[in-house]
Amino acid sequence: MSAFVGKYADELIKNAKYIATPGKGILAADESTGTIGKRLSSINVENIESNRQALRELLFTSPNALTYLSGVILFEETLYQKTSDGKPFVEVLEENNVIPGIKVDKGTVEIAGTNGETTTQGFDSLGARCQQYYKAGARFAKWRSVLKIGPNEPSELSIQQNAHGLARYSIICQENGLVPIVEPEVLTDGPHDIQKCAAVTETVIAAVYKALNEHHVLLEGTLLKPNMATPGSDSPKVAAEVIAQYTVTALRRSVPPAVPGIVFLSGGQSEEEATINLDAMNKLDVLKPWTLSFSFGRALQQSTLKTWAGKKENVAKAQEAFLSRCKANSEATLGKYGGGSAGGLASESLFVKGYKY
Ligand SMILES: O=P(O)(O)OC[C@H]1O[C@](O)(COP(=O)(O)O)[C@@H](O)[C@@H]1O
Repeated sequence: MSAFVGKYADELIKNAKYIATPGKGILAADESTGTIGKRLSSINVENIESNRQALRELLFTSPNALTYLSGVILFEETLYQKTSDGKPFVEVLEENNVIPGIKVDKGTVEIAGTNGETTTQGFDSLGARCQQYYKAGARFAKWRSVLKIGPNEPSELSIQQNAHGLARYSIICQENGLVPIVEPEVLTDGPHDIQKCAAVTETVIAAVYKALNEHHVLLEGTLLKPNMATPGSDSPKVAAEVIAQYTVTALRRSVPPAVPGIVFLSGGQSEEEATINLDAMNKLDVLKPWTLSFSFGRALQQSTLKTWAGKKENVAKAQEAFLSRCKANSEATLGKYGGGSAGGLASESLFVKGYKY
């Protein structure tokens, strides 16, 4: 079994390596129209295209913030949008050495006969869509699989379905020049302890890499976007050092060193929590053959969103909040975050029980 080597191999390896540059990470601004609607309604802003454009413009034109980013994940609508001065967002990102990425999945559907487990859709004309996105400037993609912890979950069926879905998506991306971000998210909902979350995360990721191998995916041209190992949402919290220990152990046991970078999702953690946990992982004194960085959605945008509140006069202040989170997370990728960049807003938990994206 050898990995796929197509015409894009060198480019895939180069771009994946660049995105994993220590000190930089990814802004996940790829909320689908439904998900962004929930974010906007939390600040009483209507979910219409001009408001979605305004939020994305605020983020992408934030002074200095882009120096801490190597990639931004976009939703299809945003890939083709422009600033109010008429400059394509893709150009704004490229000028700042930030690689544009694109969400290519089409959300989840329930797997029949399971206790609410899901598989991810989006294979219809995926290759053709990847080609179009490449032409529009995208160089990486994202596909999110969701698994849950329950008395009998995740089931073997859901682990296998999601692993093979991620592998099939990955190879289609690579055939069309996009670095696939492989995202098997184990949800935090439940009363389980951190040991359980770490064990499930390790098993799920191991199955994902077995499937990537079977589908001939070139690992050097991929990135992994996992959850951190944490106690379930109905269990007492533990220290960042404990989260770091369990998470890095699970990853060391399951992620091959050929993968250049692991970029965490924030999964409802507060902005400050997510940064401190990432920092603790990078402070751990064990061999980590990949960069450990961020691909946060909520944990990069929450205080920015609240500060903005949909008002033009708040844009500059909101951009300061965004800069401060980008800088804090950049420091955390180097294990050099001292803490304290958080105002009250950044410490608010973003977890919503049974949250449907
Ligand atoms: O269901 P959607 O709209 O794809 O949104 C899922 C969101 O979850 C993420 O994968 C991770 O985001 P968080 O860091 O907020 O958990 C984002 O990239 C994405 O915007």
